[in-house]
Amino acid sequence: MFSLNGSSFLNNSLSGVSKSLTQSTQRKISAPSVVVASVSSNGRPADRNVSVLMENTLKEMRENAAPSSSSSSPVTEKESKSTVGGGVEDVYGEDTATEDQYITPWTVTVASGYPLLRDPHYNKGLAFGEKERDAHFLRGLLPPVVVSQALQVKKMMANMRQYQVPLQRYMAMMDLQERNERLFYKLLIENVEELLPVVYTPTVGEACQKYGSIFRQPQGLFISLKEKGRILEVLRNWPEKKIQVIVVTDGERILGLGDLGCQGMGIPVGKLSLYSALGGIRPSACLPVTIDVGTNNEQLLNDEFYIGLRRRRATGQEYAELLDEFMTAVKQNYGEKVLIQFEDFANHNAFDLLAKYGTTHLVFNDDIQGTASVVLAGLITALNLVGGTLSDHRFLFLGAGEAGTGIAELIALEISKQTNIPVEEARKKIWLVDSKGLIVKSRVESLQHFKRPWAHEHEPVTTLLDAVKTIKPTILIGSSGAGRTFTKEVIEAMTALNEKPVILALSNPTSQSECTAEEAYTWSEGRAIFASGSPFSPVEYNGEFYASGQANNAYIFPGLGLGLIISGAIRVHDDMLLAASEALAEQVSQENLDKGLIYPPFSNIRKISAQIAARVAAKAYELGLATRLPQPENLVKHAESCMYSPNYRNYR
Ligand SMILES: O=C([O-])CC(=O)C(=O)O
Ligand SMILES: [Mg+2]
Repeated sequence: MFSLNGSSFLNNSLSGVSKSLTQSTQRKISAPSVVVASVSSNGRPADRNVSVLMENTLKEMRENAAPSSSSSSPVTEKESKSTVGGGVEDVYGEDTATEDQYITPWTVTVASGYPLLRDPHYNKGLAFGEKERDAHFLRGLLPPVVVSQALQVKKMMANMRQYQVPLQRYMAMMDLQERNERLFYKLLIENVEELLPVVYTPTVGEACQKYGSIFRQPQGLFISLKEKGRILEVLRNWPEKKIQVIVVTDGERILGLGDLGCQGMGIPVGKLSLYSALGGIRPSACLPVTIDVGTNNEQLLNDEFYIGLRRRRATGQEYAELLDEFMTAVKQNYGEKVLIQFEDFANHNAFDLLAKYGTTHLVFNDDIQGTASVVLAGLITALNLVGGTLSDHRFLFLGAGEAGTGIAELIALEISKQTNIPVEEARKKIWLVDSKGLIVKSRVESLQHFKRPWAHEHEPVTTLLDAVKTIKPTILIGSSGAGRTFTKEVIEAMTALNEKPVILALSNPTSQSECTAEEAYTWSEGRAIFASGSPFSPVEYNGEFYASGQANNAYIFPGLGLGLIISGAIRVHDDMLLAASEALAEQVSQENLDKGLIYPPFSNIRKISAQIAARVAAKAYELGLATRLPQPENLVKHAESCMYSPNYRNYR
């Protein structure tokens, strides 16, 4: 809650207000704060506007108390509006205003009492202690019992498990986040394996598809073409000023679900809650952004509940100008060191945006680079099970978009480093199949630029199955966004070629996974080393249980972000992604490997994130890209000490 402790501004300009407040509430108020609801949705007004708005507010109070017929009318439609104001003893003048008059939606409150229960940053619900209830005017607003945060977690988890429908669980989690932020993060951190599929893939995919219907509160900034020329102003409307991480999408390629327009907002919101829960970035330092340039999704354009611009997507200059204004405004408002994560942009923009802003801003693309880093980590680990070095293997991808080419490039980079061969040579061990078949030299003219490095000499091959048979890969990676494309024949062919075929079905959510865990284990007769982007439960095959890992960038971006922030990095470098991969791979224990797992369990993720952060930060210092000097001696300890804790604080 915005608080102006003992300020003379408050005493001077608000004496009238506090007097009426004191009269109306019949209690002593020690530290009132002012909230002008038109400035802030959560009660934290932007300082710059407070005095102006308060002046206007006080003026309106006076005017509204004696409505004047001469005030100009905002009503233009021919609607029957009452011109009679209501409200007996309407101290604040909100009801005596007629429907024809403008008013500022304002409230006057104290930094305690009822509004405290309504402020998600500070609310503790039944966990407010006896002294706090006295000191903060909470008596009577809560039932007598005082409970611990642990008991609240237990109760919320029990409630959560009652819901059978995943989307209900998602909505219950969002409600909690809007009601009691610390409890939300406590729940998520302590039950990460159970709740990740709720706030993240796969459920977040369905939430985005239905976002128009379930939208309740803004959880991030919507920047549409309507805001062109005013993006800096829009950024300043966000209540938090010290932003460290922005996740931004334009909604064109949400997971493997395609164009969901403005409703893609669920993705930045979900990613940033993972930044806090998994990577320990303060929630108030995180800003989800959705850029709305329209949608080409006909179903959404015809959906009466759609929340975005009802127009087809802007492209070319119109698109580039809006993005450029956004990127410039972000740097201007938050400085050089704010991290911007591009998320779920379509291929045709993703690569260009990364190339354009990679040299001027602290940016990375999660789908290209985050996914690459997590997959490389899984492959480094898988070598313990299948033998050989990276360069001994042959890689085949289904899908040659952001994830496919991003992973391929990072593998090539690592092979090149390990073997001292040029990266161009290393690329030859890697083959990609797109919707038109194997990417080969003869297709080079018609290929998008990001696919060209992968066009090797070969006869044309049109199907994945034929590609498997001719390329004879040891590792098969699905990054196509197209579900059930690793057919029985494909997996059987991989199994015929390899003692232990490595099969990664990366596409999200579960409906778009190239195959299920059950299919992978059954069709490979239990021999596959399998991981997937969205989680699968353990599978029983021939009386044995097979647990699979989750090859999802959620292992990487929270730790990567933390490492960039604690070092004050100003650019993201590929070597940081390699460092993150190595750090993650090192966290896989022999016990995990014995179970066929190529990723560590998510239950240890905060420790893992600290390791990744330390390695990334060390790389930033080594490359001269860090600005927080001197370099801390023990970076792991330092990373851990910087992490947000969701435990309640005591209020004086
Ligand atoms: O969000 C996820 O689960 C992973 C990801 O970036 C994507 O699929 O686009
Ligand atoms: Mg993504």
